Amino acid sequence: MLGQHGQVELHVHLDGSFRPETIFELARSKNIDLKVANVAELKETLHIPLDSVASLAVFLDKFPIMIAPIVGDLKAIERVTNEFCEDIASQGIIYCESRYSPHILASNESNKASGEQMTARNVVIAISKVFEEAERRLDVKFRSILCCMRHLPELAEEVLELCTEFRDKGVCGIDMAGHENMIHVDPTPKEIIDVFREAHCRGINITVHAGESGEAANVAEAVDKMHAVRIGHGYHVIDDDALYKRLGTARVHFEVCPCSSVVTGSTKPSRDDHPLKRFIEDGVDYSINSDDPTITGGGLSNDYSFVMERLGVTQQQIFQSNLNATRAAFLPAAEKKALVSRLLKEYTSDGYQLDM
Ligand SMILES: O=c1[nH]cnc2c1ncn2[C@@H]1O[C@H](CO)[C@@H](O)[C@H]1O
Repeated sequence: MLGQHGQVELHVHLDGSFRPETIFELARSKNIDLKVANVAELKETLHIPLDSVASLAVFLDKFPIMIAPIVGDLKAIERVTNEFCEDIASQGIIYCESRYSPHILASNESNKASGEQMTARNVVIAISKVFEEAERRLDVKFRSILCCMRHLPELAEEVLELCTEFRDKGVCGIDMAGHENMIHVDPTPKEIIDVFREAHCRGINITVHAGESGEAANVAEAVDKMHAVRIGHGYHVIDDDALYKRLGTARVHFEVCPCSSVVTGSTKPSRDDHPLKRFIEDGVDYSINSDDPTITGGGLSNDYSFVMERLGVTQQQIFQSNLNATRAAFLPAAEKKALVSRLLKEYTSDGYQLDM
C-alpha cells in the first residue's frame, strides 16, 4: 500500500547507504583488507540489528569500513551515487535530500601519496552531476546537503563556501554531523557556530544533528545559535519541557530516523513515549527517515514497518509524515507546492484526511 504512493526522504547519509556488495567488490579490487571473507560477513559486520542496541559511537565506527574502498576515487563515488539513486527510486521515493561530508569522501592518504588531485569540490561536482542525470532518468528529485563534521571545525568554512557556490546546482543546505559527546568537541566548536551564523546570513538552509545521543541543550544550541530550522534526530528535546513546547510552537522540524534511533541507543525500541509518538501526539512537526540503511539493514520501508509494528504508528500518520517532510523540504516554494499537491492527490484519493 505505502509503496504505491510517493514518499519523501529528508535525512539519509549517502555514505551510510552504499551497497555491501559494491563495498566488498571495490575493496577486493583495491586489495583493501576489510577483515571479512565474503559479502555476507561484511553485511554482518556493518549491520546492527534492532534487538542488539549499540551506541552512536559503535554506529559511527562502521563508517571507516564502508568508505575505505570509496574515498578519494571519483569513479567509485560516481558508481555508489548512481546505485544510491537506483535504490531510492526503487522504493517509490519521489524527493530525496541526501547528505555527505565532501571532505570525508575526498580524503585519502594513498591518494596524497600518488599526487592525484582530489578535492572536496570535485566530490560535490561529481555527486551533483550523478544526481542531475538520475533526476531525469528516474523521475526522482535529488538534492545534496553538505555536512560539516563536529570534530573537524577547520573544514567548516570550506563546506559553507561549497554550499554557497553550488546552491542552485544541486546543493540545498548545510548540516553538522558527527558524535555529540566527544569530550574535546563539547560544546560545538566556535568556528562551526560562526560558519552557521554566516550560512544563515547568506540564506542557506540549515539542519543540524542534535539531541540524538546528546542532550536537549544541544537542540537549543542548534536552533538558537546555529539557526537550524530542521533538527536531525532531536529525540532528547523531550527531556526539556519548556524547550520542547517552544520548538513545537515555532514549527521546528524534527527529522526522525526510527531504526537508527534505536540502534544508536538514543531511544528505547518499544516504549509508548518514543519521541516520535510524542511528536505525533503533540502536533510537533516531524518526518520519518532512514539515516543509514547499510547499518540499519533497510531503507524507508524498514522504518515504516518498525514504527507501525513496534510503536503503533498508523498508515495515515506515515502519509502525514511525508506531507510534513515535503513542506519542510529545502526547495523553492513553487517546487514544494507541486510536490505537496502530488502527494495530497495520491493520499486523499484513498480517503485519508491529512493536516495541511
Ligand atoms: O546518525 C548519525 N549521527 C551523527 N553523525 C552521523 C550519523 N550518521 C552518519 N553520520 C556521520 O555523517 C557523516 C557524513 O555523512 C558520516 O561519514 C558519519 O560520520
